[in-house]
Amino acid sequence: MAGTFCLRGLRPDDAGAIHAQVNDWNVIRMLSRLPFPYPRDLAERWIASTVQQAEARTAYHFAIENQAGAVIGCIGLTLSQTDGQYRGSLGYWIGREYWRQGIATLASDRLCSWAFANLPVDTIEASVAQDNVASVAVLNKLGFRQTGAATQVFTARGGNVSVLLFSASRESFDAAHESKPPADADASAEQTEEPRRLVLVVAAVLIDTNNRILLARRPEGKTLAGLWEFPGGKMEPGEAPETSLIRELREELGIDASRACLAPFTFVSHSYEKFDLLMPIYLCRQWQGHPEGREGQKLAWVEACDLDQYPMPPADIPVIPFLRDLL
Ligand SMILES: Nc1nc2c([nH]c(=O)n2[C@@H]2O[C@H](COP(=O)(O)OP(=O)(O)OP(=O)(O)O)[C@@H](O)[C@H]2O)c(=O)[nH]1
Repeated sequence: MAGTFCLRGLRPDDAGAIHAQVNDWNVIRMLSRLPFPYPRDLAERWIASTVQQAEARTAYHFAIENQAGAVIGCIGLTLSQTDGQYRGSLGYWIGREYWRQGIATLASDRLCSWAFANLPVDTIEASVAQDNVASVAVLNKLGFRQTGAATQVFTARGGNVSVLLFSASRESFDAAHESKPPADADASAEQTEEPRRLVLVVAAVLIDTNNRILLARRPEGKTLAGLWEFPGGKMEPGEAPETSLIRELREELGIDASRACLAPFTFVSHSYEKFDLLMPIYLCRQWQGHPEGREGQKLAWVEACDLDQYPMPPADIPVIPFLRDLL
């Protein structure tokens, strides 16, 4: 069992624990850039560099700490941007004593969820030595898919090693989480084909006196976390769309809108992997109160011409030109 652990920033006094665990042939042979033997001062310099990278927002490295306060591994994500596409590159190691407890899966899951929700990242990649069967299994479980193969210099092994290249999009990561069977699922239950669901969601384009639109960023833990959407939510059975929207705006943003201020604008219809979304969208220029993210979501007031700088759920993209025309 993996037990409880946390991810935290690296500290200079972690150098001893890191050195002791990485300076192990079985760990280091799976890491491409590290020499063997691994000198202690390299751990110190690496820790210092992780602090600088986090300040520059180019990479985020964490110590994996167990319940007893011991560092049992490290995990990190390095960011890059090409052609407007943001990518993260995932890397980790776990001390040999802590292998086969599911820690790499849990830590990678935690880091990827956080990254998709909070960093400008649309895709996370990883390259794994072909003989690193455990890491291949970790990535497959988390919704990564193999995209190719290459060779890479592994310093400790003294030359080129065949590696497998993996990549996860926000959608494949979400889908892997949604398809997990419940813990008490009856394995012997007859397999039945699930019918497609129609999900009714109602949303508002809130427009302020400067003609800016309010977007809310889907928080970590939700599907499509990190994407910017119009405030709103699922309609409950028997609820009128306007009633749902008034309720959602109060719950999510702490504002009061009246029925008379909700003007039907358009709707979106989109087929997601697991369901069909039908979403009426209302315009609203008047409400009581000051919108704040009551569910931990970040908010942004955005000019219509800047909407494409905020990654949105695919269902929302066709609405952008209508808003540009309107505002
Ligand atoms: N509120 C809102 N939801 C949207 C927008 N675009 C879009 O695809 N959706 C989808 O509509 C659903 C909204 O459900 P919700 O807001 O009640 O979200 P939720 O907490 O139930 O999310 P979850 O069921 O994915 O965890 C989500 O699947 C979301 O991805 C949008 O602009 N606003």
